[in-house]
Amino acid sequence: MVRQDKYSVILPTYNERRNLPILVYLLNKTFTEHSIDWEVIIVDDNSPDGTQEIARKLIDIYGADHIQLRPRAGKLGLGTAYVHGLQYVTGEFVIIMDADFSHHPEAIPEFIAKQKSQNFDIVTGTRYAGDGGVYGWDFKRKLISRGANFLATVVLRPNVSDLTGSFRLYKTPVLKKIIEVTQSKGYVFQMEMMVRARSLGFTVGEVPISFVDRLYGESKLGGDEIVQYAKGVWTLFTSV
Ligand SMILES: Nc1nc2c(ncn2[C@@H]2O[C@H](COP(=O)(O)OP(=O)(O)O[C@H]3O[C@H](CO)[C@@H](O)[C@H](O)[C@@H]3O)[C@@H](O)[C@H]2O)c(=O)[nH]1
Repeated sequence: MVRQDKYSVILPTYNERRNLPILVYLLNKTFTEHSIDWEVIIVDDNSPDGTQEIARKLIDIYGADHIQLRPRAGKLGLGTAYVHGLQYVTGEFVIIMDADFSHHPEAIPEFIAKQKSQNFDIVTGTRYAGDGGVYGWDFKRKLISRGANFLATVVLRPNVSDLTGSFRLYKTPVLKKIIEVTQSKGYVFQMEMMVRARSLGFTVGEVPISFVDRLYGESKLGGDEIVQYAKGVWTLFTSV
């Protein structure tokens, strides 16, 4: 059953043993300070570093009404991790974010205030507008991100400034509708979601965010994801 005014955070994890406890601590702190009902749904893809063992300890600490562990058998990709997590959501709103501190919980109250200000269907974090920014990436990674956004912006003419970011808040039924028509499985998923949101007529607000590269662990972005992204832009261009 969906609980009004409750926020469900879906956290996809792959080898996030070191990041997860501090992140959940800060999520609890942020939500508690703002008297907001919350839960975290951890979708772990059988991480070899023992992320699930940590997740189970977090359930003991914060309680099963606040933390759910919804594992999968193997590394199946970022896009499908959100789809998997969504089926367990009990909140009126869903927040998706990285589990490596690229996205900081302290920005969440601003997402919530933005959503409430105009009853937006979606609020998306943007690194490429206002005082948003990226910190800690090398030149190559910055180029990939800028290039990916530029390509999709020119080809698909979206109504948001950061198509590939993944710090977002959705009304739960809105996310369910978008996911029904979204086909991508990897990182390209984020871009397709925004294009589908526009086609379905959903309203999107933006919040500038500082994206800070992870201190612990490694990015899972590989050459294959970049190829999939370019294919995804083309598929959307020819079909939407
Ligand atoms: N369950 C699961 N989680 C995954 C997988 N791949 C990555 N993750 C998790 O997804 C989050 C982001 O993964 P990273 O690999 O650290 O992402 P990144 O390279 O920093 O990319 C970020 O920036 C991109 C835009 O430039 C975003 O598109 C991407 O979503 C992410 O925010 C982390 O919590 C990571 O553990 C997977 O196959 N399965």
